[in-house]
Formats: sequence, structure tokens, C-alpha cells
Amino acid sequence: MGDNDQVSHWNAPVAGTPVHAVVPVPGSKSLTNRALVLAALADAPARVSGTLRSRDTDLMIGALTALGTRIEGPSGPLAPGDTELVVTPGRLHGADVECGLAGTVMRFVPPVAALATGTSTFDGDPAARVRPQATVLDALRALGADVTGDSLPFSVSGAGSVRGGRVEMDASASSQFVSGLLLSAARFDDGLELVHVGRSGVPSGPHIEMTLAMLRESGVSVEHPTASSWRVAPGPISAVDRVVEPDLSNATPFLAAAAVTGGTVRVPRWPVSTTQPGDAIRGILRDMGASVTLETADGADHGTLVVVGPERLSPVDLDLSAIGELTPTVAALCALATGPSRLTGIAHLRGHETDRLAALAAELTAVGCGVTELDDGLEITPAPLHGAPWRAYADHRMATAGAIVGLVVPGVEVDDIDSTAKTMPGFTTMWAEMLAGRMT
Ligand SMILES: O=C(O)C1=C[C@@H](OP(=O)(O)O)[C@@H](O)[C@H](O)C1
Ligand SMILES: C=C(OP(=O)(O)O)C(=O)O
Repeated sequence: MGDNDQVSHWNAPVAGTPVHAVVPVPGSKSLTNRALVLAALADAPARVSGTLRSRDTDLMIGALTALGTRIEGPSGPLAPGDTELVVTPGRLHGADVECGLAGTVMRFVPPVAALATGTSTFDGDPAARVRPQATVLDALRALGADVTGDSLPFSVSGAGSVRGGRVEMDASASSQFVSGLLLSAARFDDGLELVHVGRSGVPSGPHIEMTLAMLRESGVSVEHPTASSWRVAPGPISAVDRVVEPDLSNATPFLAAAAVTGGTVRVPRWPVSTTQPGDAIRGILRDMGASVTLETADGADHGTLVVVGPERLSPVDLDLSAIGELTPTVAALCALATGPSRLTGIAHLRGHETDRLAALAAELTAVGCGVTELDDGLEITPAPLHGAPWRAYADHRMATAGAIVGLVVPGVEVDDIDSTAKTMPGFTTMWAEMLAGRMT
């Protein structure tokens, strides 16, 4: 199970007592998929360690392999559990690319396919066919690529090179349009000058910072002259061995478990400095009244994040535009706070795995919470909550939001817990181990 062809019902377990656990979290989806793309386009083989193995990252591995990259495990052919990968760039050719519901595959791989020789076809889940896509395809056309279609399914026909140069785009629906072009741009003949011309800003700024930081590590010359423009010089992408940080966004449901039960959750290998947006959960949990400490040894680049939940959670008023990925976790926390909260700046969440604003409003309302859907956010007014079916909409973070509420509200029934396989295939086991108080 896990590839969305079988739906898995799950009665969310109630905590009963405060949760006390150490929860090691697998690698970051966003770092893994960037590392794989950069390694596939690099000038020599490279090793990527600590990779996330999940539906989204396996789709990226599948896409890059189909296009001509060799991706192996530490001692030969890639096995399902391998997290240390050896990536050997190859001559890129056309392929059929399966995107599933992965935004990173839909938006990062088309520019790679434009550099290949031959035609690549892209398709994905029904829910992926309605996700915004045209922006990156129009930009590729403007940069000289031959592209058919505006959303999944579409095709990209490459002649082995892309002219590149200057392009304007409206990236207000997703930062991934920007990241996708930047990742491949050094391999375009003229590099890239990308200008965002939308009326609203580009969301998810930390994810673009992540792209820029990884390009620089790979020896690519990249500039960010204004808030809405980026320049990449043409040139080689150096092979870099990388170790992927834990996925801090995927850590948030576990940290939320400490927050809503008044318990303690410790997440090891938390980076001291990171471009991952999940790091912002530290400030949010503090604002809500939790005690949050990053325990580090002197000079270490990572430590253990310790969250101790408060007796009662305070409401918050937050602009989440930079960290929209955290919204489902934060909304679940807000439903359990002592007063009304407001989450704004997240209109682009309507183009995520599902329309997350509508989905959160519907599911929180179903368990008895007061919710007003705004154009760009949610107003959440807590009330006594009760059990009810909780729909996941094939969205991993909707499923984990249901798990958080279910810790303190008996009878929350998540309809498709296997949707968590998108980025966290072991979720139910990890959740059960957390509740059992496993201290690793
Ligand atoms: O580049 C990335 O790895 C991501 C960027 C963000 O996308 P949006 O800018 O579309 O929100 C984020 O929500 C997504 O989970 C991952
Ligand atoms: C928006 C998300 O995913 P994607 O990479 O598919 O856009 C997410 O993981 O919250």
C-alpha cells in the first residue's frame, strides 16, 4: 500500500497522558530532491547520504533515472531502504516521467528534460493535473524549449541544449517555479535572468534560499540582485557529496504532540543553521506557550530540539507566506488553543496537494471547531471538539493534522493515512512509537 491506489482508514490514537519521546526524523524531501537534480546535472559522480526515501523522492529518483542518470545504493543496484545514494550523471534522453503528486518533480524536472535529447512526457495523479504548472512551461518556451501543454499531462522535447537568457514570470502561486528553473539554469547556454512580475510576492522564500545555497555549494555563480530577480551564470555544476538534514516540516506533527498533550518531545540532529522552513516551528511553538530549547554541544552544527508543551496553548496571529508548508500543523494547534487565531498570507495553499484552506476549514469544522475561510488564510475559533471522520484529500499534511487533533479528541478517523507515504512512509509506526514513549 502507499501509492494511493488503496485507501487506508486509521483511527487516530488518543494520547491519554502527556507524550514523552525521542523522535528521530528521516531526511528532508526538499533537500533530497534538490540534491538529486543537482547531482544528475553535475560534472562527475556524487554521493547523497541521509536521503529521504518516500513516494516523492522515489518519483524523483525514477524520473532522473529514466532520463539517463545512474542512481545506485552504496554497494550496487538501489534497494528500497537505501539512504546513501551514488549518483552518476549520464547523457540525458527523452523519457516518460511519472510525477505522482510531487510538486518538486512536476516543477524541477521539466527544465532537466529540456536539456535532454528527445521527447519526455509528464503525467501524475488526478490531483496533480489541477496543480499550477503553466508558469514553468511558459518560461521554458520563452527560453527556447519546445513544450506542449499547460498542465499535466504535457511534453518537453529537447535538442540537447536550452538557449536560456532573460525571462519574466508570475511566481506568486509557487516558489517551485523559481527553484525549478534556477536548479538547471547553469546548464543553459546563456544562463538565466529570472524576474518575478506578479502582483503578490513569491511565497516560500526559505525554499528559494535553499535552492540558492545548494547552487552555490555546487560552484554555480548565482545572484539575487533584487527581491524578485535572480541571475545564474552559465557554467558547470560541480559534483558535491551531501548529507541531507532531517525533514523539519515532518518533525512538526511530533513536536505538536508535545505541545497539545503537555509532554516532551526531543528531535535529534536538528540543524543549528538551516534554510528549511520547518525551523520556524520553534518560534511558533514558543509564541503558543511551549518551552523550546535547542541543546547543542559547543561548536556543533546540530543538536537536539526539545519541546515541552504548556498547560494551555495560546492563540496566534501569523503571516505564514514564507512557511506555508507548516500550515496544517499550525492550524491543528490553533484548533486546540485558548482563543481565536488568524493565519494569513497563504492563498497559494489552494494549489498544494489539495486546496488546503478549504480542506482545513472543512475538517476542523467537522470536529466542531469554528473556522472562517479567508481569501488568503483561515480564522480558527476553538470550541469543544468531538470525533468525526477526517478526510486527508490524498494530502500527507492533512493526514498528520488529523493525527494531531486525534491525540486529544477521541474518535478522529483519518480516511487515508497512507497519504503520509508522500514524504513519511513510516508515519503510523513512528506515531505509535512516540505514544509508547520510545526513547532512542
Ligand atoms: O521547493 C520546495 O521544496 C518546496 C516549496 C514550497 O512550495 P510552494 O512555494 O509551492 O508552497 C513548499 O510548500 C513545498 O512543500 C516544497
Ligand atoms: C506543498 C507540498 O508539497 P509539494 O512538494 O508537492 O508542493 C508539501 O509537502 O507541503
